Amino acid sequence: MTKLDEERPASFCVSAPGKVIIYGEHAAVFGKPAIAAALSLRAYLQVTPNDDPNTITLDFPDIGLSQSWNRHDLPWEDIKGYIQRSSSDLKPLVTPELIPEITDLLSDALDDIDNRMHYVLCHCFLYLYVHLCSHDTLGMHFTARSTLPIGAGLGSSASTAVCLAASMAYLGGHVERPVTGLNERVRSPHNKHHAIISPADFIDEWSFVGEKCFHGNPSGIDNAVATHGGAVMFQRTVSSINPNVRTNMRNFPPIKLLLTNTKVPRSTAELVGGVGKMNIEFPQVSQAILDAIGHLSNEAYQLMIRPGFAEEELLILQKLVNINHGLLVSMGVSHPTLEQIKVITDTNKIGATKLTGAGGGGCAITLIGSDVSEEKIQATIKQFEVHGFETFETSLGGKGVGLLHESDVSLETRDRVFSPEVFQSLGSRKEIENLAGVDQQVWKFW
Ligand SMILES: Nc1ncnc2c1ncn2[C@@H]1O[C@H](COP(=O)(O)OP(=O)(O)OP(=O)(O)O)[C@@H](O)[C@H]1O
Ligand SMILES: C[C@@](O)(CCO)CC(=O)[O-]
Ligand SMILES: [Mg+2]
Repeated sequence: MTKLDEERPASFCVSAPGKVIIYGEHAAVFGKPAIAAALSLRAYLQVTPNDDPNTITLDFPDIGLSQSWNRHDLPWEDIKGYIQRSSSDLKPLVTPELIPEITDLLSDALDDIDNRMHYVLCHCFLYLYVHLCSHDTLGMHFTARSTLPIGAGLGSSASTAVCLAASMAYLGGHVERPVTGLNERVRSPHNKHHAIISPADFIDEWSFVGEKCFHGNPSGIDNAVATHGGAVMFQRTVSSINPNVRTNMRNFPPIKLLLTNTKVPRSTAELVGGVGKMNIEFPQVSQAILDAIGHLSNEAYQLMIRPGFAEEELLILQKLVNINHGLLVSMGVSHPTLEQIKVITDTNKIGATKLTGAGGGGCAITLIGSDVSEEKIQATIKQFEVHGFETFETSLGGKGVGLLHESDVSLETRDRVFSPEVFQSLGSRKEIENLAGVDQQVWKFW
């Protein structure tokens, strides 16, 4: 082995799922409970060494972004004084708000970016990079692909933030490689009373910082699901002292969901901002709506965990879906196309529909009735297609953040799996899943 080979950092890929919020979006931002589950649609981030170890390269073809920096041009010295570190292990500490001085110091590196979406992504990348990596981290090539629709309510920002946080936490030496395979149970469950944070919680915390870069005031539910996977009842703690409450729902009931994308673009930041304004304009009205959503999430949770979940529970869950959508409409976050989906599913009597995620366009979910025939569902999907809507087939409750290390991939396929060019050129969702997934069994999960 030559000296160069020894110094060459290993290639790896990280991946995190999107999510579907079943009850409680928007109210989650104000500390009300919400229920969400991980999707099988995921974001993938390939990280490979650059030929020039001084260059950090980003390729995010889904949004048409190619960007690079010389690592020595980042303002490491000036930023150093603003980064807070744990006194015990010197790991960087998340702060309740983004540090404006750091954002300001990064502005030179972002100067030549005039596309808003590119700017937000690059700011998020650099903000995490200067905290989690260092001046000595060799320049890597970060290439991202997602099988999720972007900006459609399925948590594309959070799964991207989790991939960024996980890759940098690993590069920066803050977390070890995961060891748990796809079908294995976590070997050493983290002791909650132990002072040291688990790798998954470390990634969760830093991806929350990434979500803040994307949309200012996130609740943390999207990145929590993208990190930990499965299905959760989540409640943000509005005081900064207590941690958020995240209750895993291991026996998530076998509900059948139709996920339909209106393809109307919208921004979570703007929609969350709109609800914030309503809260200031009509505080009592707004509080009553948010409380009502919190109550219905609690009711739904009790039904979902009831042993012997059956028809009776499903019918109540459908009623709660309808109430939840009505309350979201009253908060001004629906869209005529989401109402069209609702009219079609109601007319065809296939189930109860609500918007999911931030709304304003994006996706709706339909909780399908147990007696609805497959023909009826297919006829409804055809009707959606006439309106230009797209329906996704996906399963709920998948794995959270995972890592595929080059040493886990056979030598014959390694060059292909870890080639940025090949990764960027992949066409279909299946191609992305198969190449990045290789054999799914090879991935390890934190
Ligand atoms: N594959 C990707 N490549 C680059 N940027 C991405 C990717 N996926 C998401 N993003 C970033 O996330 C932003 C969309 O986030 P936004 O929060 O508005 O929608 P969402 O996360 O898809 O929906 P919701 O927040 O309602 O679940 C994009 O504008 C982009 O900045
Ligand atoms: C609208 C919102 O509640 C969900 C977005 O997926 C925002 C958040 O909780 O961060
Ligand atoms: Mg988002």
